[in-house]
Amino acid sequence: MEATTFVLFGATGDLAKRKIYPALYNLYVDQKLPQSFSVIGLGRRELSDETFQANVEQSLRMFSRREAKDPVVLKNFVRAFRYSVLDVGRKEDYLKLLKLIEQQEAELRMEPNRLFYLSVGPEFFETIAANIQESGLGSANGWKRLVIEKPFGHDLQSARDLNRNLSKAFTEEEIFRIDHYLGKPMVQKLEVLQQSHPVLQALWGNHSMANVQITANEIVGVEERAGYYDHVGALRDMFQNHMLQLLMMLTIQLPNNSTSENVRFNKKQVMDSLEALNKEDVRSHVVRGQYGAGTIQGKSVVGYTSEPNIAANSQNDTFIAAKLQIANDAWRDVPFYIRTGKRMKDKSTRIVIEFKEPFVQAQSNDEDLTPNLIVFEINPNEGISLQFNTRDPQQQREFRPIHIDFHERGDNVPEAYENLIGDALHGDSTFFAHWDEVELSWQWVQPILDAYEENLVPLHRYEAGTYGPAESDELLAKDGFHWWFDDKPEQTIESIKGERYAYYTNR
Ligand SMILES: NC(=O)C1=CN([C@@H]2O[C@H](COP(=O)(O)OP(=O)(O)OC[C@H]3O[C@@H](n4cnc5c(N)ncnc54)[C@H](OP(=O)(O)O)[C@@H]3O)[C@@H](O)[C@H]2O)C=CC1
Ligand SMILES: O=C1O[C@H](COP(=O)(O)O)[C@@H](O)[C@H](O)[C@H]1O
Repeated sequence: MEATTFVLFGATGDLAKRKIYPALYNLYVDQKLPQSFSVIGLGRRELSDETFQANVEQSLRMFSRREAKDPVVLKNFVRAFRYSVLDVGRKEDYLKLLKLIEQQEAELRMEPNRLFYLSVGPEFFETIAANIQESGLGSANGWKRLVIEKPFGHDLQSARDLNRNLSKAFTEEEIFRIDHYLGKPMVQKLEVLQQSHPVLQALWGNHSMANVQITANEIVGVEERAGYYDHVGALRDMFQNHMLQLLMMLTIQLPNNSTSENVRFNKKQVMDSLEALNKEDVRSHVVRGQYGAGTIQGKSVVGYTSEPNIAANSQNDTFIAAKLQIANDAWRDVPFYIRTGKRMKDKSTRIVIEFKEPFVQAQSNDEDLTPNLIVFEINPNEGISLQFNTRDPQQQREFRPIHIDFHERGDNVPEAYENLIGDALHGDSTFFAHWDEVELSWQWVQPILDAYEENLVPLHRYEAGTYGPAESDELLAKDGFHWWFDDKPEQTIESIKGERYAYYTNR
């Protein structure tokens, strides 16, 4: 891998400590970092290199999935870390940074390849990009890349403005927009599975699927993020980015050995085919919710408007469920139900595909017959389960479900940030959010934002510790479906009556 200087804006922040340093450390231990690699951390706080290195070590002890105990390994790792004070608006700080980088590159005989990682608030993105450009930080003889955290805009117009301004300093190929759901191992497998698995290939699409359900339930509430979350809500925080990315990754149709370009092109096609909503249609396709007080896993929790720093009359959404349709040959007539919410009964991110009833089942008298399903478990556990009905060998006419589970052994799975940072270092943008799809996502979401703003969609209160408002169930019931694995929390795919086959892979 090419020599790289990793320039981290926001090096003293929460994301750096919890995700970025552990990811870099795990890549280092797995020998996936370039041979010549240096990190320059930036922030307003005055820190010596030694204190910065000690802070990095501390964050590894707290947050790395690998034990960070071996003092020799740790020392070798943090040796690559330097710190420089930089206030994003102070131009002289960028010149000082340029000097430090050039000095490091000369000392280590590194090519001037620079990756700028913006782990700072979105209000700084444009200023930093412009200052990188003006100071000459990005005009060396090597490559430059910009890794940018969410949120990418607040609505369609602000996203377009942000993109236009970033484009003055970086080309689209140089911009890596992080959506950490795209780094999750199971999400990355969706692409490969479709291309390489003949059974899945044969089943993929509207000829056999009855509906698709994409869920991201969270137990946590607003946490300490009131200032951010109360202006954003579930629609902007989760739906516009993570949930629509899951939809795209599931429904793209790729040629064998697809490239990053194929992925980008096909995701755009999916978004282009998504049936647009008018502001007036939103009410019949979208359920907006906000959590009230309740009990989760035996603990009482307060309602959203009683959370610290949330206004008592806040109308912010903490839950959304929506029905979407893709008007192309592969997916026409398959409803996609997507939901995400805070303070739900359990933490579960999963995709459930429910198949149409085959003829043989329609003839069966067994009322307990369960539909055939494929379940992609994304979080907290990862795995794929197939539930297929088969004849019971002892009771000739009866059907019963069998389950086939493929589970990854949990201890050695890379985290989303490891995958994504590794890809950015390689210059591979397959699992990043490209501008076309970001713009089309905002375009699709904009009528919902408008309808919320004009109060055209009721805000349903739901009790914390449930699966959201009853209206979310009605959204599916209207079409004759129900959310899988709700109501009967004990009814996971593992516990439904039937034989079960489990395969574990260590790939
Ligand atoms: N934390 C998380 O889990 C997630 C965060 N994100 C996104 O990542 C980004 C960073 O979040 P997070 O780490 O939580 O934020 P924090 O508030 O914890 O950290 C912000 C960082 O920005 C630096 N900073 C603030 N103002 C300036 C300034 N004027 N000049 C230079 N540096 C400045 C701070 O350093 P100092 O105070 O030393 O100046 C600090 O290092 C945000 O865009 C957030 O939305 C995205 C997903 C998850
Ligand atoms: O981006 C975000 O994601 C988290 C949920 O991520 P997960 O990996 O735990 O599913 C969410 O809590 C947060 O509000 C949002 O900003």
